[in-house]
Amino acid sequence: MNAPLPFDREALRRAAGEIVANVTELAARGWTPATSSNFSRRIDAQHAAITVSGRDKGRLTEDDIMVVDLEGQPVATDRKSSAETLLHTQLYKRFPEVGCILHTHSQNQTIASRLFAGAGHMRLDGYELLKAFSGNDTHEAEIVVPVLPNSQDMHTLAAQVDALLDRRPMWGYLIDGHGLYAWGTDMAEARRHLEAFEFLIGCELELRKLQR
Ligand SMILES: CSCCC(=O)C(=O)COP(=O)(O)O
Ligand SMILES: [Zn+2]
Repeated sequence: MNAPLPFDREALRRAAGEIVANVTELAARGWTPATSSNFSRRIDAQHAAITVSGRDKGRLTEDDIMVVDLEGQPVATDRKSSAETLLHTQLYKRFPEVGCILHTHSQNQTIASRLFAGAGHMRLDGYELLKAFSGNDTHEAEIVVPVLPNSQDMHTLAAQVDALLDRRPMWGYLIDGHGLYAWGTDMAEARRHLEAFEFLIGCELELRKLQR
């Protein structure tokens, strides 16, 4: 008889279904080119459901979702989770309230990460859509989006994210030449944050073109 799983199968099934349904929509917007991007959903205090590494996100199925513990180790499978798993699990470990993490590679995100890499951040201020970010209720606010140098060493990237989080609360960050991480307490909030980042980053890029 197989040993019982250390997580609830029904919770995994629900999380996998939610990830596939939402990622299919995000892929249809062109935000997950060439097998890029990865997505996860907390399933309990010690486990998260996350996309398997290397999958085409426009053709994702529930079989492409696996479970990792919060140290980033696969659970009850020998499949390889996202290469960026540690960037997900570090947030689940640090913030018990975080329930969903979305990482995309849209063209806006990638271009802005290059443009603002030197400054180390980009500023979003004066927009009504800033109210899409939880905890903000006015356009008279400023959201600073950090831009981290890219690295293939996830421990290095995770340490830099932790240092940023020690300084200020945030709902997302950019990685230079790479893409955006956004998160929330659940899929709806994470998607709202992701869409607000994407739209406002696009506004800033367009404004720069018009101001030339
Ligand atoms: C082809 S994109 C390079 C990897 C990457 O940045 C990404 O977001 C997808 O990696 P994963 O291991 O999650 O497939
Ligand atoms: Zn990536």
